[in-house]
Amino acid sequence: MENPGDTQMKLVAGPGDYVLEDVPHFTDYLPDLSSYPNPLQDNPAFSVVKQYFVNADDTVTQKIVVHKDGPRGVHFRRAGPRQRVYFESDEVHACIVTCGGLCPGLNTVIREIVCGLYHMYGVRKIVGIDGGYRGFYAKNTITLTPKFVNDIHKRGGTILGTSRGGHEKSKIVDSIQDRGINQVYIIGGDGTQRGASVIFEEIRRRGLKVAVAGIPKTIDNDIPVIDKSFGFDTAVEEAQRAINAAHVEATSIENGIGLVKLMGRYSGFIGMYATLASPEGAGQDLLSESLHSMDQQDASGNKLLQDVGCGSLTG
Ligand SMILES: Nc1ncnc2c1ncn2[C@@H]1O[C@H](COP(=O)(O)OP(=O)(O)OP(=O)(O)O)[C@@H](O)[C@H]1O
Ligand SMILES: O=P(O)(O)OC[C@H]1O[C@](O)(CO)[C@@H](O)[C@@H]1O
Repeated sequence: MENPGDTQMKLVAGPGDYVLEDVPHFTDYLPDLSSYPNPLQDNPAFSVVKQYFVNADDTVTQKIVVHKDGPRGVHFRRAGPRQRVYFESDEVHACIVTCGGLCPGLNTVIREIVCGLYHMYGVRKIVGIDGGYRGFYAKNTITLTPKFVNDIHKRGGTILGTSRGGHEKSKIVDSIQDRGINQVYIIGGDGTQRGASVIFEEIRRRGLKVAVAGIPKTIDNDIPVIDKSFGFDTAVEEAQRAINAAHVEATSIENGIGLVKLMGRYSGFIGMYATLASPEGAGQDLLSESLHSMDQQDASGNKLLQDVGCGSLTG
């Protein structure tokens, strides 16, 4: 993923050159907002676990290794359930949207959001946005319940549909406002998260109590700080099947060469991991990525790259 941040970064400095790259909070622009005890407190499955809630001041360090005399460096806000929340369960009207390219696991993420909101937080009003950002203003919503999402993790793709382009800030926020939506879960890559930032800025400008949560999606595993992005393992597994098949073909004829084209756009993790993990081991090479642009863009403004990109050569 490239840098998703188009909004101004919220930096908080602390002693020892500690820097917190914070996320915006409701209370930045709605200072008098009421808070409520987290409903998980009354749920026997969670309330018995000591220290279940994340301390509001907990942060996660960007670099694990620091020198004892060096600066403490950049930190990020730690995710997780807080002791107090800013919505009452029956007040929540949540929506989920998926944008950009496909990635294994999208339906699992949708299912977990729906079931988590419903069973853990007692939320009853959850809708899906049909077909990416343009679905906010061009399509009807899809009602989401635990029953509806029960088996979706066994299917590929995204049950909500996805698209590139179509990000029209005012129309999207008008739709959020008109439908009375107050929690927006946005699943997508770097472009999607840039779009989420723009939506949040408009929500803040209008002074709305609407939470925007960005859930990073990249099959390419190109997010720093986290170990692995969802869908990456599946992509590597599937890539090995193609490599193995190409290997059989290539070794069956004289001077045979198998060429496997893998995903990755600007990063070669899938190609590298699939090549390293393939059982036949020796005899494989990674071809360098072809970054020559064809001077054309897709609907989201991404440069179209030449067709043959990062690959694994087997034979
Ligand atoms: N700078 C931006 N401002 C507003 N919206 C954007 C911006 N960049 C991209 N978007 C919107 O985000 C959505 C997804 O973008 P894009 O097609 O680039 O996929 P992505 O999220 O980067 O995922 P992938 O990594 O699969 O390409 C599109 O609807 C696009 O219009
Ligand atoms: O939809 P397109 O243009 O084929 O884009 C596919 C590219 O998007 C990604 O899915 C995400 O960056 C890459 O892995 C892949 O190479």
